[in-house]
Amino acid sequence: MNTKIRISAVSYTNTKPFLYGIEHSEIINKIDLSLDMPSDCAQKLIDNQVDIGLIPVAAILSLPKWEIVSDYCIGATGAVNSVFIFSNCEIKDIKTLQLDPQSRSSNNLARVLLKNYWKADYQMVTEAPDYTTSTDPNTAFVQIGDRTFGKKEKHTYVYDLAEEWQKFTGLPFVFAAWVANKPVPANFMQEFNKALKLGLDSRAELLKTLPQRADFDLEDYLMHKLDFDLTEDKKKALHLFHDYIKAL
Ligand SMILES: C=C(O[C@@H]1C=C(C(=O)O)C=C[C@H]1O)C(=O)O
Repeated sequence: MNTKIRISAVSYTNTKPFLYGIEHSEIINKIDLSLDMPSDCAQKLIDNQVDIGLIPVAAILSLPKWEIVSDYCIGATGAVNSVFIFSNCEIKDIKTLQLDPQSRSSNNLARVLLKNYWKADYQMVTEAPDYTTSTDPNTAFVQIGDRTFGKKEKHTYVYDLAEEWQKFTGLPFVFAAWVANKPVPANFMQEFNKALKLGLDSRAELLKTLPQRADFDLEDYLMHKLDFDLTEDKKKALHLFHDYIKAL
């Protein structure tokens, strides 16, 4: 009988500290781990294909039952450097926003900020054939994760969404949290969280194993831009974000 806890985690660099901790702990033998793009982490938890997911917090609103089971998350206090709107014009002048199909949180964050902070009047496109290339002068697109590395210098108008959220609300932001769709034994969660902490504490070791890139500062990203503690302020931000999404 397979009694392993099924877990879906994000397949991006931002999750590598957590994976390092899991792979260097006994817990690896007690779980079935899959790595997925964030939208699939969410869908697997919604469809009950997994018990725990590192899911975009926006997708929590699609779960009938949920519980945040970890004190760690994927968040940022100020700029995160991997969640952007890249635009062909000033953000308040956009007419079209193309969404990132791999995202749930950042697509919604872009919509929340465009409505409440930038007060822009625009159309949203979810299935643009190639959402990252448009020569239209009033089109912008959302992009998240490793695919944004090195792109900041390639676009004229660049908005870091965690930084813009902080300007708007004064709060940090949480993009993804470890969420369960059913009760999970407390001793398992304790052990899992210990593994996550080990990974965060081992980031210097992890960095030695990652290929360096000339166009992106991985060390700054993993040590400073990403902020993995699910603090009270981040929980406050999460609830506020949910309220804004419901009002869209
Ligand atoms: C900081 C990031 O956070 C993420 C953004 C997510 C989203 O927009 O739905 C989900 C998970 C995280 O990977 C990133 O991917 O760059």
